[in-house]
Amino acid sequence: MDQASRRELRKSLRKSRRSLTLLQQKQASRALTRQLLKHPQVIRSRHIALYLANDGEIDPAIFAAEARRHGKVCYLPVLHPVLHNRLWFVRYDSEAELLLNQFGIPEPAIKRGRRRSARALDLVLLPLVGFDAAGGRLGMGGGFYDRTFAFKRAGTYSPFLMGLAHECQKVESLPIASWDVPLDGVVTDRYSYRFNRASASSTPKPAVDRLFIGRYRTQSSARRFRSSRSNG
Ligand SMILES: Nc1nc2c(c(=O)[nH]1)N(C=O)[C@@H](CNc1ccc(C(=O)N[C@@H](CCC(=O)O)C(=O)O)cc1)CN2
Ligand SMILES: Nc1ncnc2c1ncn2[C@@H]1O[C@H](COP(=O)(O)OP(=O)(O)OP(=O)(O)O)[C@@H](O)[C@H]1O
Repeated sequence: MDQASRRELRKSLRKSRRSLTLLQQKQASRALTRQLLKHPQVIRSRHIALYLANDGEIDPAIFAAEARRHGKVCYLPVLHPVLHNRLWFVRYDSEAELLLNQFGIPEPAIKRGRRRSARALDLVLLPLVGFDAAGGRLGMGGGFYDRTFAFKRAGTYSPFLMGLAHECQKVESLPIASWDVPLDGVVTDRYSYRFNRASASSTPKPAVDRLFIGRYRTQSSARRFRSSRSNG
């Protein structure tokens, strides 16, 4: 896929997520929250990055409130003031002072002691424009997440990169660029998808090797996880 068709695809997917009604957005956000709260990767994570929904993105706000009630610490991406197209993560709680960034998206003011490095997050919930069955992600086109999490290509398991999307953002297949950091999973309003650990290999693998494991029953794995924790 060339740059022009990538742009076209981005445009049409953005349009379809923006065309969801307010009611559909609210229902999607509630359904997403239910999926996330029973997800084993969410249950085991304490430091979680998410985002403030923009441009029809599925909204993790209800989840954020629930997560805090469960003792999780939430963070928001902040455009790095110096490093080109990179993100910082700043704590998102009732004390966060929000300012608009250059794209008109609110982000917390950078304050000492409220930042957490990308490597020290347990789970990152990424906004996306499109995703495919191999963990490929099409974003807004700035390469912010790819640059910030480029260290994952060298074989780190953490943080877990989980894309959030409306089911209508799933596409057949996306081309992989050398800089792309594959997602470890995607959660939509309907399903949880999990991809294999190609990102743990030291050399990026072609799409065919990124085996699609598919939908899985988060309920039972969540139960397993809880019982294995209480046993140990
Ligand atoms: N909610 C949310 N927050 C996020 C992201 C995101 O995708 N969603 N980002 C993920 O990377 C970063 C910001 N990246 C963005 C990149 C482009 C545009 C955007 O609207 N571009 C306009 C034109 C931009 C301009 O005015 O210069 C456009 O394409 O229409 C928005 C966010 C960090 N925060
Ligand atoms: N690790 C990196 N090092 C250098 N350049 C990079 C890196 N990652 C991405 N880029 C550059 O960023 C540009 C945008 O990348 P891409 O179209 O994949 O963004 P995206 O994943 O859709 O956006 P985002 O992550 O911001 O939502 C590309 O042209 C690429 O050259």
